[in-house]
Amino acid sequence: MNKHRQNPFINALRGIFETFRSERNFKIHLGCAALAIALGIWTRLSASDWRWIALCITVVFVLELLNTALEAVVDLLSPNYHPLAKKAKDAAAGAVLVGAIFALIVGASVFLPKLRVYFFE
Ligand SMILES: Nc1ncnc2c1ncn2[C@@H]1O[C@H](COP(=O)(O)OP(=O)(O)OP(=O)(O)O)[C@@H](O)[C@H]1O
Repeated sequence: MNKHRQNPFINALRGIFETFRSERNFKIHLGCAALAIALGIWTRLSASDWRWIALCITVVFVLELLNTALEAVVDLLSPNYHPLAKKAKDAAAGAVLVGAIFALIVGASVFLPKLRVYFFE
């Protein structure tokens, strides 16, 4: 296939779609993002809170895509067990976990006060 004829934008969209199709965690994170957006609309978030939620969603998706890319490269280069392959995959999974914890903390600090007012006051 002629590399120069490929549209980089289409390739990028294919990468996102393929990751969604093959990675269970990506689907879970997409579900969480949809829930956060629905909650944000329902609780009428301020513009500044929306920026925090958008940052969290973006960070988690970007890390998940990079993790998937790294996993594919490691599988290509090291189909058999290798301690360096383990180190690379574990570190990439750790990056996703750090991003997800960040998103959880920010999400809780944005939504919990609003939900408390709605349900208990
Ligand atoms: N080639 C390898 N050599 C050594 N350890 C590996 C190798 N491949 C995977 N592992 C270990 O198995 C774990 C799971 O790897 P796997 O490729 O199944 O990713 P995963 O957990 O399915 O990630 P995800 O759910 O994001 O797809 C890695 O974190 C790593 O500890």
